[in-house]
Order: sequence, then C-alpha cells, then structure tokens
Amino acid sequence: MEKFKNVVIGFGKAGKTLAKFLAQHDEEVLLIERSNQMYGGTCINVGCLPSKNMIINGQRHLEFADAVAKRGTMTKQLRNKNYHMVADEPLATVWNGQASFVGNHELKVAMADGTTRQVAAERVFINTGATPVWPKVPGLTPSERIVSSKEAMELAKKPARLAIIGGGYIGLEFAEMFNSYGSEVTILDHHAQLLGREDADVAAEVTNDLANLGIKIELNAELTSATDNGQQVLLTYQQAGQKRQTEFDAVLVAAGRRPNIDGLGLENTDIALTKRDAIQVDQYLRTTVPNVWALGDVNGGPMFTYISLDDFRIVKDQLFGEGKRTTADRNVVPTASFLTPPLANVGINERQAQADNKDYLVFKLPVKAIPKARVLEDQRGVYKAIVDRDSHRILGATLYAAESHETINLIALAMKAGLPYETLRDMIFTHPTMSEALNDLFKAPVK
Ligand SMILES: Cc1cc2nc3c(=O)[nH]c(=O)nc-3n(C[C@H](O)[C@H](O)[C@H](O)COP(=O)(O)OP(=O)(O)OC[C@H]3O[C@@H](n4cnc5c(N)ncnc54)[C@H](O)[C@@H]3O)c2cc1C
Ligand SMILES: NC(=O)c1ccc[n+]([C@@H]2O[C@H](COP(=O)([O-])OP(=O)(O)OC[C@H]3O[C@@H](n4cnc5c(N)ncnc54)[C@H](O)[C@@H]3O)[C@@H](O)[C@H]2O)c1
Repeated sequence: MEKFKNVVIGFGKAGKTLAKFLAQHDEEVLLIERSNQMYGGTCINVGCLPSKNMIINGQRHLEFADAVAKRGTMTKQLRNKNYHMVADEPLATVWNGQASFVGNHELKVAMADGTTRQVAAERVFINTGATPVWPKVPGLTPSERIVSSKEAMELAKKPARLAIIGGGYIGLEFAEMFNSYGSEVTILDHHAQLLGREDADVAAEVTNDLANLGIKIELNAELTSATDNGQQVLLTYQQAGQKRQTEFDAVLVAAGRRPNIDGLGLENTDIALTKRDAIQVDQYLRTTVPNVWALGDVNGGPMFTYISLDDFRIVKDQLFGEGKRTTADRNVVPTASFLTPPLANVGINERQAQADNKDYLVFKLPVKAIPKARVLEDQRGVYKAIVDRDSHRILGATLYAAESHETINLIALAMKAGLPYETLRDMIFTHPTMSEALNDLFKAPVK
C-alpha cells in the first residue's frame, strides 16, 4: 500500500485548487481523476465554460458543427493548462484512475492502464462532483439521441427538433443556445411555472421572451414514456388530463444534478450521507470521519463553481489559517442564468419576503427606462429589489436585463457590506452603463 499525506479524489474546482495550494505549502498530495478528459473538472470541460462558449457562438451565428469544434479546441487547451497547473508542482502527483474507499483512509484505485493501486492517506478530500438526474421513465435511457448536457455539446449535427426535459438552469440556457443554432426547441417541465421559485412577474417576462424566440414551453407536463426508434424519439406525456405525443430528433435530459457518490465505496467507511444522498458535512465541510472532507457538488451544497471554490477557502482556512471560515458565512450568494438577457439573483425575492413575513419595500424599474439598454438594443427585462423597511438594507434583488450577471455583483457587495439602499441610489456611476440604473431603481418604492 502506497502512502500519501493528502489525497484528493476528483479534479474539480475545489480539488485542483486545494491540491496546488497544498503542494505549494510543502505538503505532498496525490490527486486522483478518473478521466483524462476531465482534468480541470466539470466547469471547464463539460459545464460552465463550454456551454457559455457555445451560447456566445450561437449568438454570433456560427454553424453548429463549427461551434462544437471551437468548444472542443477551447476545452482541450483549458484541460492541458489545468493538468499542468497541478502536475507540474514537485510535491503533487496526478493519477488517472477511479478511486473507491476500502476503509476510512484507504483507497483502491482502478487505474486507466488497467492496473490497480492501493493508497493510504492521513487526509482525504472528496471532490467527485455531481451527475445528471435521469427521471425513471420507461424508454428514457441514454442513447445517441437521448443525452445529457455533456453529449448535447458534442452532437455531430444540430437536431432539427430538440426536446428538453426540465426548465431549470441547463434547460433554459440550452434552449436558447439550440434555438440560436436553428433547432426547433420544446421545453417540457412538470411544474406549472417556469422558474418556479421566481416572482410571477419576473418569470412571466422570461417565459414570454423565450416564447417570442419561438421556443415551445410545455408546463405541467408529466413524461410517461420515450420511444427511441434509432432515428427519432417519440415522447409521450400527460398534460391537463390529456395524453400527448410528439416526435423529436434528440432529447436533452436536464432534470437536475445529484451528488456523485457512485462507485466511491462509501459503504466501506463511516462516512454518512444526507437524506438526499449527498456526503454529510458540517459547516467546516468535515465528514463524519475525522480527516476526511467533502467539497463541491458532492456535499449537497449549492451547485456552482464559485461555491466549490469557497469550499476550498473553508478547508484552506482550517489547515493553514484561523479555522474560522464556514458555510455559515455564505449569507450573500449571487447567481446568474446566462440567458439573453441574463437572469441574475441575490438574496430573497418578493415571494420569499412574503413567505418569511418580512416588512419590506419593493423597488422596480423596467429595463426600457435604462439608456444603456437602448444603446445595446436590448430593452427587455426588469430590475427588482426588496428592501427592509426599517433598516433600509437590501434583502435581495432580481435583475433580468442585459449585463445583469455583472451588475448583480454590485448589489451583492452592498448587501455583504450591510449598506442601506440609498448608497446605490446616490452613488456616482460611469455612464452609459447598466449599473448606473441602480440610481433610478432605488429612487422610490413601488410598494
Ligand atoms: C452544463 C453545465 C453548465 C454549468 N454552468 C455553470 C455556470 O455557468 N456557473 C456555475 O457557477 N456553475 C455552473 N455549473 C455547475 C458547475 O459546473 C459545478 O457546480 C462545478 O463544476 C462543480 O465542481 P466540483 O468541484 O464539485 O467538481 P467537478 O468539477 O464536478 O469535478 C469532479 C471530478 O471528479 C471526478 N471523479 C468523480 N468520481 C471519481 C472517482 N471515484 N475517482 C476519481 N475521480 C472521480 C470527475 O471525473 C470530475 O472530473 C454548470 C454545470 C453544468 C453541467
Ligand atoms: N448559470 C449557472 O450558474 C448554471 C448553469 C447550468 C447549471 N448550473 C448548476 O447545475 C445544476 C443542474 O442544472 P439543471 O438545469 O439540470 O437542474 P435544475 O435543478 O436547475 O432544474 C431542473 C428542472 O427540471 C425539472 N424537472 C425535474 N424532473 C422532471 C421531470 N421528470 N419532467 C420534467 N421536468 C422535470 C424541474 O422542475 C426543474 O425545473 C443547477 O441547479 C445549477 O446549480 C448552473
């Protein structure tokens, strides 16, 4: 059995950043990654960056096949850079193999070259990411035509008719992406409203804009079967008590992602799972086994790259700092769905303010009132903010507007600093920008 002080399982955002950090701080570290096509993890290979690249190239009217090729070139470069970022550290070792626990601190690694290695570690960091949820529907099994987001970005040609199961982050971003390449897109979601957690007024604007692009939206749609005849897929679903059937050239399954614990051998350890089959961690990301941590999507926290990075910061602070940083510090987490225009959120919305019985003010500004939106020739959307009536602190905001994925970070900063809304109302901003409209947003509450 080989011995390492630190073993990281998975080359994700937290894992790779931690491995490099440890190696640069005189600690020997082994990083195990099961696929040589995944050095650097989900985000750079099959997630955030390739999807945004394909979204942008669709807007630039590239042919689908050219955009797929460009995406491949970009991810190859990123993968190589990420590999060397860790592997070139003298104290770091990278193994290409599938790790599974045989004891609390012992692992068996099925190496890509067919050999098996055994390793024991003082500390283990699990960073194995997430995997698509595959609804249990007869016939809905992976094939050349029934794919997840990864394979959708690798298709040989654009599907003329694409069904997307799920209208969440991936569903909506990919709907617009494929629409821009000329596919006829239908989103099927089993909920009554797209973006179920959004305020109804904002969700209606987004839904309307998607429909105006020609994207078909089937809500309250309960998929009952899929029949893949080797050329097309016939989807059958129930909607408003009626049986409906439509044929598609491809089906993208985007029904959520779950923590990836498959094949990890956790049954050979004392590592506990949550009710939702995530690795159970405390606010320091410690599992139920001493000196074993779980970071990133696998621990059941919010599934975003920047959360995985923050998980790294929490563990780094324990190992090398004061040990004070925890998940409880995450009171302000902005998010953005990269639609056109993007939909960005931070804190609570009006729906949540009502549910929490908050005493709040609502500020709202239509995007068409913003000069920069006219310059950008995209006047769709709305700015909306919720403010505590007594303290004047911002409780949350939803920005559905051009450049909102950037502007939201300003509001997040104001919230993190505990600033009253008047700071943004009275601040001097550059012009013409989308952020200067925060002056106008906060002029007078509408409620
Ligand atoms: C299509 C798509 C778009 C996305 N867009 C965004 C976005 O715009 N912004 C954003 O913030 N987030 C986005 N996300 C989410 C984001 O990609 C993830 O939250 C993030 O990458 C998770 O990183 P991680 O550190 O948990 O691990 P990951 O990056 O998922 O890495 C886990 C690694 O572990 C490896 N592995 C798994 N099991 C084993 C094992 N047993 N042995 C060895 N190796 C193993 C895997 O091969 C993988 O490389 C997107 C996700 C998808 C799918
Ligand atoms: N821009 C970003 O930050 C970004 C982009 C992509 C993905 N992500 C991350 O990846 C995660 C996974 O994305 P996702 O879109 O797969 O999940 P999601 O949770 O965002 O959305 C899943 C959707 O599928 C629907 N659904 C579930 N089961 C269904 C069924 N049987 N039939 C019809 N509809 C069904 C749900 O109602 C929901 O609307 C996201 O939650 C997010 O954390 C982030």
